[in-house]
Amino acid sequence: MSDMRLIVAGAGGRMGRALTRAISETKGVVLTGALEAPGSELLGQDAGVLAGLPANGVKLSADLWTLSAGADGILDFTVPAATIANVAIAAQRGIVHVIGTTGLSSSDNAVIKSVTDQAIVVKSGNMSLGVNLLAALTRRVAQSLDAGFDIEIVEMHHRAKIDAPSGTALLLGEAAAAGRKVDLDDHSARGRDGVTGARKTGDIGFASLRGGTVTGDHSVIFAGPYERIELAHKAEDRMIFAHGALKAAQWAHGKSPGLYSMMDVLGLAEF
Ligand SMILES: NC(=O)C1=CN([C@@H]2O[C@H](COP(=O)(O)OP(=O)(O)OC[C@H]3O[C@@H](n4cnc5c(N)ncnc54)[C@H](OP(=O)(O)O)[C@@H]3O)[C@@H](O)[C@H]2O)C=CC1
Ligand SMILES: O=C(O)C1=N[C@H](C(=O)O)C[C@H](O)C1
Repeated sequence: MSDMRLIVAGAGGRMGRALTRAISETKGVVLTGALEAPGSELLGQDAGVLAGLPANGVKLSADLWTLSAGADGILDFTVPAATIANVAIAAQRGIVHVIGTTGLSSSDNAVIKSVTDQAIVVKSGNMSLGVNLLAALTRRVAQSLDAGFDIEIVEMHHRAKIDAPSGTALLLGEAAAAGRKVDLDDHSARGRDGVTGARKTGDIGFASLRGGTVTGDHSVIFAGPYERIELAHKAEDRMIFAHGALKAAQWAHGKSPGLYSMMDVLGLAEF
């Protein structure tokens, strides 16, 4: 079978460069396009060189329609507005769209859902094996404990991250809510400040820390009377997300249109 032809969106970004490196070291995939923002000073530069590799001849472009003509998939770790624009093109082309972008609003998520009758989308706030296993464990623990155990999700990321809570924190919150059979939107406590009043029983709390170069730390704390259970994951290198995204693209290649998650890719949906 021929190699899966992939476009990296946000090729000049932190994840974009990691994805270019991951593609170069993975069998069965090849980089055929590199997308950057219109007006970016990186347009025209070589994606390999930007990723710290030898030149690979793939120049950064802002024209996804042209790039996608000969592609099988797009790996998209950009910003919500770009991802929403890319969704329409990927759907029209019928190519796999792996979405790692976080900070998507509920209306962004509705747009993504609306194209999945013709698009093959794998979307997750975190593409690593470890975090998806953590999510499965969180769901199981939340199912076993009653609301006498307060659930708090704490995350820390590098100083350049622009959204909070992280996509991973929200994914873990969804897992905890699923374990408790409640809707996260009705039970989340975000951004406490000032005289907040006592904690509401059943809330799932979120706290975000930013600083330095932290790749991504997440903890789920189950705080009960006189005891606490803590589940945690610490990402040490962005390559775990990049390799996860490639696994997702290869898994989705040839699948029916639909909206899939990393739990589907990793076989953890029924864990
Ligand atoms: N799901 C997961 O496993 C992971 C998700 N992420 C998420 O991925 C996203 C990117 O993270 P990161 O790489 O650190 O961020 P960066 O800011 O380093 O990279 C984003 C890149 O996207 C580019 N971009 C902006 N607009 C467009 C556009 N219209 N078309 C193409 N490219 C565009 C930016 O260009 P410019 O700088 O010129 O604006 C930038 O190069 C974030 O939402 C982050 O939370 C990150 C790691 C793992
Ligand atoms: O912006 C990042 O860096 C990361 N973003 C994702 C998130 O929002 O959870 C995944 C990872 O934690 C790194």
